Amino acid sequence: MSQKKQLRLGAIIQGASGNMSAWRHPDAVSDASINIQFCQQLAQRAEQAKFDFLFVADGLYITEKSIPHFLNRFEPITLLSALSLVTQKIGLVATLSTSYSEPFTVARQFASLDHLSSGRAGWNVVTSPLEGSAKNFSRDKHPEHDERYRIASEYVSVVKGLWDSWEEDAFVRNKNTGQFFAPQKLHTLNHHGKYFSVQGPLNVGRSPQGRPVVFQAGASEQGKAFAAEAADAIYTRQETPELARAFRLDVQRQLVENGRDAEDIRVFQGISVIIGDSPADAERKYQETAQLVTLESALDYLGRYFEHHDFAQYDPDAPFPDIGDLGQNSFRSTTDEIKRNAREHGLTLRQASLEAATPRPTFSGTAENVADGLEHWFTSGATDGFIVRGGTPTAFDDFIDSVIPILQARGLYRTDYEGDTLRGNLGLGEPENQFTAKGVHSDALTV
Ligand SMILES: Cc1cc2nc3c(=O)[nH]c(=O)nc-3n(C[C@H](O)[C@H](O)[C@H](O)COP(=O)(O)O)c2cc1C
Repeated sequence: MSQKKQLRLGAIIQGASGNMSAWRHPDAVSDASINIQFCQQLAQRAEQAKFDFLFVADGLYITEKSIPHFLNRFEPITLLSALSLVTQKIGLVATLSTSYSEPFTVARQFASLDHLSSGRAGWNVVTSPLEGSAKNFSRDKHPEHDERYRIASEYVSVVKGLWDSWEEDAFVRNKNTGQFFAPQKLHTLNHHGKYFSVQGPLNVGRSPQGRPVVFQAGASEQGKAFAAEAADAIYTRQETPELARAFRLDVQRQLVENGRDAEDIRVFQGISVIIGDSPADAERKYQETAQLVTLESALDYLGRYFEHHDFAQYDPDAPFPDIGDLGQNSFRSTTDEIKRNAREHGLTLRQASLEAATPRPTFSGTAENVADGLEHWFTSGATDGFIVRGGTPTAFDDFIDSVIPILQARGLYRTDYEGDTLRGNLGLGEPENQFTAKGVHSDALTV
């Protein structure tokens, strides 16, 4: 009997979970974003529940108005390196920006994480939306939105080239002959492009997955095109299953245009969940967490998407203000959506800011209701899986305890890991080394 196609799950590690003020909730661990015991417990619970991966988002610029979680948090690779030692099977996906880093360092970091974790590393490639990031990296100017994607495209191809520096069995370490590596299995990239010049080779051997899994987060047309060219997985957010399905089909179409297979990519919808004994109980939990957010903090939250624009200067009960193109060079897909939603629904600034800062969970109600929703999105082809965030500080635990068993009983979710690597569990093939694929052999490094 053939097995039913199964959905895949990632777990976000993001502070106390819930909204920006959820750290104030009586059940919240208020220092969760810098508390390694908290992160370890979450990671181990997610692994017991057979999640495909942990996912850590990131940002490179804060002001005193940034949300509390952003003010004091672990750097993703450092956190996941620590968690690699207290978990065995779950994937470890770290966000790292191509606008403010160097390909050689990043190739090294992810190859190292892949070795440390025996093949569980993933890189969520982002281009950094916030203009202020430039000020933290000795730059005069934040690269413009479309250019950031051009940089990202060259950047990721360089990283992949570096990951192919050594063939899998290059290090022979023969004590008798004194031969440490096989010279014909070493490949030097010699990249000279528009944005980067990188000679290589990388000083880390081929990692267990061949190449760590490349995720992409960014939903604009440029973001999608970049994903179709370079990514193994996408982290995105769409409002409805219809929009999500159209998004996924569009990405798959572009994959095929690029000579890839439509099945070469996994699309994940970022969702939040709240589970109650009844829909009314779930609503009560939502309200309890939502009322922790003040109008002032909601306006700051909204402002961050629009280059830290000061929304407190407007009448909160007037219609959402006309702010022109603000946001186009930062979180473009998100700011377009906020503006469209405010316009179409005639929202006041107060309504728009609270809606952004206290978003209703994508799925809420009883565990059965939530499982039904996930099943509908999955079986209608809207998504390959979900990256789950608790809509309250305890909602992630509720999800594991009550929703996962339903999905398993319906045959929609695994009861054990199929493979040992993140690629294996996501059903992604192991990439061929580009040098061996081309039959290229280079000389040994002499220094
Ligand atoms: C679902 C989603 C998650 C994102 N996560 C991050 C993140 O963790 N860190 C970051 O710097 N940017 C993040 N971004 C921003 C993008 O990488 C990108 O810089 C910005 O959104 C502009 O790209 P877009 O217009 O293609 O969405 C995210 C974007 C989306 C849509």
